[in-house]
This record gives sequence, C-alpha cells and structure tokens, in this order.
Amino acid sequence: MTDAISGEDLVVGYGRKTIVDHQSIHIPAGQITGLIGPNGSGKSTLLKALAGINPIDHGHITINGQPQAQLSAKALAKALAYLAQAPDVPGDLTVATLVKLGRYAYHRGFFGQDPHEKAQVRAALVAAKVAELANRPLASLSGGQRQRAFIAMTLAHDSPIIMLDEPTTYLDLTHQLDVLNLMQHLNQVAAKTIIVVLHDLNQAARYCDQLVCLHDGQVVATGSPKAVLTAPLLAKVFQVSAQVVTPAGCDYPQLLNCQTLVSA
Ligand SMILES: Nc1ncnc2c1ncn2[C@@H]1O[C@H](COP(=O)(O)OP(=O)(O)OP(=O)(O)O)[C@@H](O)[C@H]1O
Repeated sequence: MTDAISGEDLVVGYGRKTIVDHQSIHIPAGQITGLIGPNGSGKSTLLKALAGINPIDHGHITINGQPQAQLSAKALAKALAYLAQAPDVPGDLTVATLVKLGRYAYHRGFFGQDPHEKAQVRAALVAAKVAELANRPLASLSGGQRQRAFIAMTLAHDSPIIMLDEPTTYLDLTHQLDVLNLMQHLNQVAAKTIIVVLHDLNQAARYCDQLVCLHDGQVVATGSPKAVLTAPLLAKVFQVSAQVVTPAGCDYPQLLNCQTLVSA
C-alpha cells in the first residue's frame, strides 16, 4: 500500500525540549489512521510536524511521495487540511466567512477568484450540518456548533489528506458519531486519507483502519485496532486494565470493564 505521508527518523520538539525522538510513521493512502496515546504523549506535536506546522529538528517527511520541505505553502495547503485541537480565530467571524477561509489555497490572481468557492462552501456547510448557522458569528455558538463550523472549514479545503486533532472534543455523543460517520463517509466515498487523534479507544477501534500508539514521544505500536489494542498495551501505556472483546458481527475490538491501575 502506498503511503500518503511518511515520516522517517523524526525529531520534533519545542526549543531545546525534544518530544518526539527519532520516530518513524507511515500513513497509508486511502485509509483512516488513528493516533492514540495518553495526554502529553506527543500526538499533536507529531501531527503538526506531518502537517508542516511544527518544524522538525531531524528526519524526513514526504507527502504523496514528495519531500514536504520542497512543497510551497500553497501546494502543502492543497495536499492536506489540518484542523487544530483548539483553533484560535476572532469570535466576530461568521461561520460562512470561516468556511470560505478553507478555500484560500485555491484563490487565483490579484482578486483571488476561486471558481468553485460557492459550491464547495455550500457543500461543506451542509455536510458538517452548519448551513443554518452560516450567518452566525463564532462567538455566539456553543462549543459543539463551533467545532462543526471548523470541520466545515476543513471540508471546504477539499484536500486528499485530512488531519483532525481530537475533532470530537466538545461534542455530545450524537454529534461525535456524526463527525466520525462523516469522516468515514469522506474516506469511503471520496477516498480521503484521514489521520485523526482520538482519546476514545472504542471509537478509534471502530472507525480506524490503522492505529499508531504513542507513549512518551515514542511510537510503541502500529497496526490494525485488533493488533494494537491488547491488554498488555493498555496496561503499559494507559495504565488501564480492560477486557478486549470483539463483539458478534463486528470486525473491530471493544474495551469492556476498564479499570485504572494507578490509585488516585
Ligand atoms: N507549544 C509548546 N511549547 C512547549 N511544550 C509544548 C508545546 N506544546 C506541547 N508541548 C509539550 O509537548 C508534550 C507533548 O504534547 P502534545 O500536545 O503533543 O501531546 P498530546 O499527546 O497531543 O496530548 P493531549 O492528549 O493532552 O492533547 C507535552 O509535554 C506538552 O507539554
């Protein structure tokens, strides 16, 4: 299977503090890859490096076979859309304006025309179920509505690779499932490659083809949810004991009876 993204021997950190230390990661094209790991294990740091947001101190990243370092900002923006964990934008921006910003990589010429803008923005608003909020300023929305507006912006990008850092944060269960189903739909129908950071391991197992598990900045497991979510890994990395079962009719594992192994 070809890689949409590969990162070899990556070192990423902040100032003198190394977070990801000589690690490699491969993101297969056309699949959903889940990044899992405890708080502070380096998921966002690694994802931002793959997206070209965090500079790397060592190693090599390729996007669709091309060295990331050789891609212009516009070429990188056309190749991938990245949705941050807590995006920071002015609250007086309306949802429609935010979603239009997702099209900036396609603006051409002095006046920045984008012939597909109207249709793509409309489709993104509808897909993320925020069309009725189009004229509302972001500051007036609930956390979940805001999150869906940002997802619409990411969809308007219409890039072959989509990176989502904890896209279900702030969402109630229905809207979490909406986002995950939308992600799956984009993968299955539009062949998007998706990399998603998820904390809910049962959702990760259900929706992802591959999981990459980080622990203290190290990639400690890569493979199918069944291969990665084992009782020993859950104990070592998450300090949780759990039964790992494959429910009847499912081809993915689920965790039951989770108990923490560390006392409060
Ligand atoms: N801008 C920053 N400057 C300095 N250190 C940072 C910065 N961002 C993150 N870190 C540190 O890097 C480490 C990894 O953080 P990161 O956000 O990548 O982890 P994560 O696995 O995504 O965590 P979470 O699940 O809590 O979001 C943490 O120790 C964090 O404090």
